[in-house]
Amino acid sequence: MKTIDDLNFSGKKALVRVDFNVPLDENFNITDDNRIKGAKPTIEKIIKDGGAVILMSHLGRPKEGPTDKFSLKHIVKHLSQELNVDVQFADDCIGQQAVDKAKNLKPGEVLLLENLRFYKEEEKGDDAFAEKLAALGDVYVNDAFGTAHRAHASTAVIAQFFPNAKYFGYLMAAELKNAEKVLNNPERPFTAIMGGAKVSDKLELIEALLAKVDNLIIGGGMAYTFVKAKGGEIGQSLVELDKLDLANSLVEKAKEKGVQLILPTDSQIADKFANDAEVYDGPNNEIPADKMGLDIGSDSAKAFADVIKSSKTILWNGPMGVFEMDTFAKGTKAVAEAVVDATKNGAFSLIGGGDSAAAVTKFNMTKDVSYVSTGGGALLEYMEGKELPGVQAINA
Ligand SMILES: Nc1ncnc2c1ncn2[C@@H]1O[C@H](COP(=O)(O)OP(=O)(O)O)[C@@H](O)[C@H]1O
Ligand SMILES: O=C(OP(=O)(O)O)[C@H](O)COP(=O)(O)O
Repeated sequence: MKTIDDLNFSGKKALVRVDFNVPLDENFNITDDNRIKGAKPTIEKIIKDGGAVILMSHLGRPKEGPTDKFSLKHIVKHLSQELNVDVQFADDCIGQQAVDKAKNLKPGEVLLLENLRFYKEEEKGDDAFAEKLAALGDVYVNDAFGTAHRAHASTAVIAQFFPNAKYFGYLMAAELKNAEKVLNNPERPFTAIMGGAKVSDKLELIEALLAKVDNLIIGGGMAYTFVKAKGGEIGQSLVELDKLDLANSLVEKAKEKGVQLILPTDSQIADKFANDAEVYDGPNNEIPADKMGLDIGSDSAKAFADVIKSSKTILWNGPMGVFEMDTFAKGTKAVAEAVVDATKNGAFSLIGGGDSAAAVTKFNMTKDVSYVSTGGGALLEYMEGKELPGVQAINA
């Protein structure tokens, strides 16, 4: 594995793809900076060697070009404090300003480029766009594990412009090492816990996971597609209506493979998507048409915790509810506590995903689990046994 340890960056301008897709609150404060802290050792090594750093990242999923809400300018102050460097900012990731700022960058300085996804070319993996980014630096470093499952311009396509100057950052290396512990010969029982809101992305990954795990727990926004597929009434809960057949077939496949697929039986049912909603604990297949499930209920939390506590390997991605609001954080907290208990009893616990990591941070449990990954979808895709595009591009 070619890591940044293989190069002295003295006099170099390193173009570093990081995943600074961090959760922001309504005032644009970073609510969890795990991904920034994760990239810090790589940035510091380049600076220490006498190199300059050009950071590029996406933030969220902007659909309509430049949008203030998705601007990376919101993280400049926090990043500067974390790195103890006055981070410069280019308000367009390509174009003359970015070119000039990159050109004038001196050793020890750090430049952050505006959100890559303000250009649709990023997600399309456009060659010409990747080439423009590539022109800004003379070494390419990929430290964006959280986005390594995307074959985008900045994560994969760009590497071709650095045939002899492309490296993994330290975070990427650490992430792959920990993921391998779970992928290769996990101690059993092996339990995967899935939740969150990226339902369609993650449903597609379940089939591959069924080949690896003994138990698969599904909670959070993911669960309602399964409940609806079985004919349950889910009201206004999150659902992917075009994935109902897939959900049913996954239930069947789990049976065939002897995997215990555990779905929540109850939910915290709310009359609105707000912390001050009126809430009750009720069956999640009888959610009134004007209400929604925003957390797992107490029976489900207990059932999930029992399975988790008897596991020896745990892979968790996706919160059990809208944990950002205290009213809907109980299920995620109960699962986190069970993971901590299992870890104390010798289990290896790997927790992944921007929001899952944020949840564990919120509950102050980061030190009580084996490893908190900065990747969610990336980690799950890695578990399929495939080489991730971001990894493949460096290894090629
Ligand atoms: N029942 C639910 N309804 C709506 N959103 C939910 C529900 N449960 C969890 N979520 C949301 O899912 C988001 C995290 O989803 P996701 O991005 O898939 O996880 P991760 O970032 O850990 O990979 C959180 O912001 C949380 O509020
Ligand atoms: O937050 C991310 O992934 P995650 O929600 O799976 O942790 C990454 O930044 C990737 O973002 P994307 O799923 O919009 O490509």
